[in-house]
Amino acid sequence: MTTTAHHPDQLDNLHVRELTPLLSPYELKTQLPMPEAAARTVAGARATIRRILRGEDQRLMVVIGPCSIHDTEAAMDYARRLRTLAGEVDDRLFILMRAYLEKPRTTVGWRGLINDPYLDGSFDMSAGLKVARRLLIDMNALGLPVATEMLDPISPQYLDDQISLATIGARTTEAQTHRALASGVSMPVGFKNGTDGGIQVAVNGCLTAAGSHSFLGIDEQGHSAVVKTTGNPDAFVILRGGRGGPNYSASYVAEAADLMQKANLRPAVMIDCSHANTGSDYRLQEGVWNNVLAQVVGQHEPIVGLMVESNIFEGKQQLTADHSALRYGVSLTDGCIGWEQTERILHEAHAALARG
Ligand SMILES: O=C[C@H](O)[C@H](O)COP(=O)(O)O
Ligand SMILES: C=C(OP(=O)(O)O)C(=O)O
Repeated sequence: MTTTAHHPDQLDNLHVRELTPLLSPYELKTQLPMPEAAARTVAGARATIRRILRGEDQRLMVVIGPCSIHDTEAAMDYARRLRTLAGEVDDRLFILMRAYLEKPRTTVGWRGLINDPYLDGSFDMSAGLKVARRLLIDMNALGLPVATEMLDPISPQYLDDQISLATIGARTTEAQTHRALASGVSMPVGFKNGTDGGIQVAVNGCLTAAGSHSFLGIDEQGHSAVVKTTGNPDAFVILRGGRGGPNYSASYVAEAADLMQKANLRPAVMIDCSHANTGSDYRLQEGVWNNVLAQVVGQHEPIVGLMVESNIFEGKQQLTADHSALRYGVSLTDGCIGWEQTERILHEAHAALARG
C-alpha cells in the first residue's frame, strides 16, 4: 500500500488517499481457472445469443435475477433454482442469470460486490474480484450462463471469460470509455437507453462498439496497456424507460428498430421490465412483462429478449452497519419480484409462446 503525504508544492494526487496494488488478471485466473463445464456453458450461450440476435434462433432471451448480488450463498441458491427452471422452458426461452456485481449509483451508495465485498466501506477489491470470479465459475459450472453490467473498464480482464452477455447501463451508455470497452469484449453486449429516455444514444453505442478502437487499459499481467480492439458486431438496444416514463410499448420498440435500421444495424431490442419502465416499483414488472409478451406472441422481431429483477424474496432492504439484521435473499438495491412469482411468470410465458 502506498499512502501519499502531501508536500506543500505537490501538484498531483492531491485528492488521492491511498493506492493499493491489485493482483493481476493472470494471477487471479491461475488461482481460479475455468473448469471445462463452465467453459462449455459460456461458449454455448454466447453462440446461442448471437443466433438469437440474427434471428436464427426464435427463442426469447430472458435475463433474470437480482438487481445486485451481495450474498454469494443466496446467489447460488437462486442460481440452482433458476438452472432447474431454465431446463423446463428452454425450448421457448433462453435464460441467463442477472449476475450484477458492479452497481452504478445515481449519487452515492453501495457499489456492488466487487467494489465493497464486505459491505462495510473497506473496499477490498482484491477480495471482491476473487469472490466474483469464484461465484461466476460456480454458476457457469451448473450450466447456467450469466449476464452482467460492465461498469469498470478494468474488471473485465479478470472476469470476461465467465460472462455470456454484457450490458452497458443507462448512466454510461454515452461514455466513450464504455463504448470502446464494448468493442473489445468477447461476448454480445446490450446498450441501455439513457436515463433521459433517449434511444439514439443506445443505437450510437451499438454503432460505436461495432468499430475498432484504441484505449488505455491493462493487460493480463496487470500492466497498463494500449488496448486495440477489432469491434464487436453483436450489440443490441435495451429499452429501460426514462425520465419521461416507460418505453416498452410497441411504438417505442418500432422507434428503436427504425433507428437501428437507419444506422445500418440489424434491429434487436431487449425490454428491461424494471427501472424507469416501472418507475422503480418492482410490483409493476409483471405488467410490463405481460405487455411485451403480447407483442412478442404476435410478432417476435425486433424483440430479442426481456430483463427482470428477481430475487428469492420480493422487495428490497436497507444496508445498515448491523449485517446480522439483513434478510436472506432480499435485494440491497432495487426492489425485486420473489421466486414464486418468477417461476410463475416464466412458466406462463413458456405456455403463451407455445400456444403461439
Ligand atoms: O439497478 C439499480 C439501480 O437502479 C441503479 O444502480 C441506481 O440506483 P440508485 O438510484 O439507487 O443509486
Ligand atoms: C443499473 C441498472 O440499470 P440502468 O442502467 O437501466 O439504470 C441495472 O440494470 O442494474
